[in-house]
Amino acid sequence: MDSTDHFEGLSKAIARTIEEHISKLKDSTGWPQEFKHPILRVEAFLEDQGPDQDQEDNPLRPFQVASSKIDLAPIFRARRTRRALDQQPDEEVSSRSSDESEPGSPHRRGVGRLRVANMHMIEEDVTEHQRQIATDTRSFPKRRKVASDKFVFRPSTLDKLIIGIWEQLHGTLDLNPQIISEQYAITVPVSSNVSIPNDNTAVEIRSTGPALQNDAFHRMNTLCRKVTQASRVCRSIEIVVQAKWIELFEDKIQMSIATMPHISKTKHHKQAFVEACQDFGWSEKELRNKMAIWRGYKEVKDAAGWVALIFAGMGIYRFCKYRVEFTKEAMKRLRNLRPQFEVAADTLHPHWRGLLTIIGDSSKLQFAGHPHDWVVSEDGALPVPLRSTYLDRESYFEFEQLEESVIDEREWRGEDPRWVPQANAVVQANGPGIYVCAVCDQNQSDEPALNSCYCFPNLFGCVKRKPPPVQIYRTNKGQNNGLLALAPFERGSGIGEFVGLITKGVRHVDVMDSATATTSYQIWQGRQGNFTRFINHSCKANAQFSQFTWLDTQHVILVSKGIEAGVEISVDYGDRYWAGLDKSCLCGESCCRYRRDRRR
Ligand SMILES: C[S@@+](CC[C@H](N)C(=O)[O-])C[C@H]1O[C@@H](n2cnc3c(N)ncnc32)[C@H](O)[C@@H]1O
Repeated sequence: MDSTDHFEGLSKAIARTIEEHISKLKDSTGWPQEFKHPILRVEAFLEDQGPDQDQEDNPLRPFQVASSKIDLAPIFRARRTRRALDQQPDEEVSSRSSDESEPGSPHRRGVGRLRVANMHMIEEDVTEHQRQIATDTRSFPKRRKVASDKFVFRPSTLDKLIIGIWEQLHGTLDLNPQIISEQYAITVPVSSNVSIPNDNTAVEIRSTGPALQNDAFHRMNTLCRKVTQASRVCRSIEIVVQAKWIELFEDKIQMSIATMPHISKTKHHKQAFVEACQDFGWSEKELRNKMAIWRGYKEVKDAAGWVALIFAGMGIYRFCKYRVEFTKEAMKRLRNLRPQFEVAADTLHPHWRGLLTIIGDSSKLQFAGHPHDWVVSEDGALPVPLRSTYLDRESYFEFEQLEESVIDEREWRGEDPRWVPQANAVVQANGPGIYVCAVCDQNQSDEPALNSCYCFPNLFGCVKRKPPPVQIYRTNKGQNNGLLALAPFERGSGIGEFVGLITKGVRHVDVMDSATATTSYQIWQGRQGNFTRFINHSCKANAQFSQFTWLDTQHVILVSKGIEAGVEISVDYGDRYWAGLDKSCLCGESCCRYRRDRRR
């Protein structure tokens, strides 16, 4: 028999006593009012004080004997309503209450409730719930305004260059050489009679009526996007060719020295230089200035590869012009990043190597498949296939990369347990088919023009989702793989959705527990999912899993608490995950709560 069986019922007894006590409290105004759905988490541990009362290091590990959550939302709501009743005319309150009695109708912010406090406990058995990660019941981390007198971290030009490369790699830019040839057919007159290509053919539009003007605007957007893309592609080719030119210039001097060793190196250099000035039609000064920057491009290429030049954007010019950070350390950092850049480029921009054919390089991809099918290293080692990193513990390891969760039909039979219908009041006020965000009260729509909810704009409602700048990497703390933030994530921003198999009844393996007001379900990532599958636990986490409802469906999303570029993304799995688990936490934080050797 498990030792926790001795304490069976203790969770219930403790929670019931506290519940009774809270419901008798006359006033709850002292409680923090900002919580949207307050839950009181109650945990009890048995520990040995030892012979010495002041002894700091308790020799025995505290033993968890009870764990419960008490839902405070109903009592808070009832109190708020009672206060509102004292202040509002009767009809107003009763009209609001009509939809509130609907069982299971999700509560909405700012709508009073007349239901009598009906607190329910979510019971937990600490041994049965091992390895179950829960969403964070606290509200999302909010964006923070930085006070002007506070110290603000300013990235170095090298940091800016690297972040710029990661952002371009994870942006919508299509680095396909074909884009340039497509643009040669374009003619754009400046008058109101605009001739804009309609995909393959140029079509003339007279911008007279509003409908035509709208059409012209839309097509002008397309044209502008294509031309911007084409010019970005040209810019990348320009930098690559200039770096290659430096290479050939140096080779030419070496060859001249080899054939005419009696002439000094300076003379060989001068001869090649003057020859180049004639071919370019530039003065010596002009060429010298340009060469200084092109040399920088070549040095960046020698360290981080052509990929860095192609995806660097404008930041590289500044980096090479001022040269303040052309140090050994900087070049080592770039060298270590090269394989990571190449994995992202090959998997997200499979045409990029086509740009290298202009300098005679191969266009063959090195890393095929999904960006998260590869595990990278921070020390510059070659990336390895994801599967290979699990074979020593699981010879049949398979992982299918998913964009969206899939429902386990055997468990849910065509239903989606994440369904959260709109409250009757919302349907009555707006009509059916209108979705209102429970956090910001704004309309939600997958159609950007109709959407006004900007809670997580990079995940829901705005433009197409971009791949988040993250990679699976080999950790050096013994947790196998982890998730690396390549670019910074602002506090409060959504990094991605926790995607996997929507199921139930999974036990004793890592699984996400989640629930709507009426249904509990699990998201299991054992065989399929996305990058959130690789997030490790930290006792000082820089992200959290939160629930968010989009268009009547609950989603679990990973929200940043403020993450810098180049650090591991972590969440706090919570006490339920670790309770009774025969595992020690390897997060390495000084505040670590689950390191076993420290507790013994
Ligand atoms: C969701 S996975 C995270 C990715 C995992 N590291 C991997 O390589 O697949 C959770 C597993 O990672 C390991 N893990 C995560 N955080 C840990 C920590 N702080 N200490 C020890 N192991 C951890 C545990 O083995 C846990 O079962």
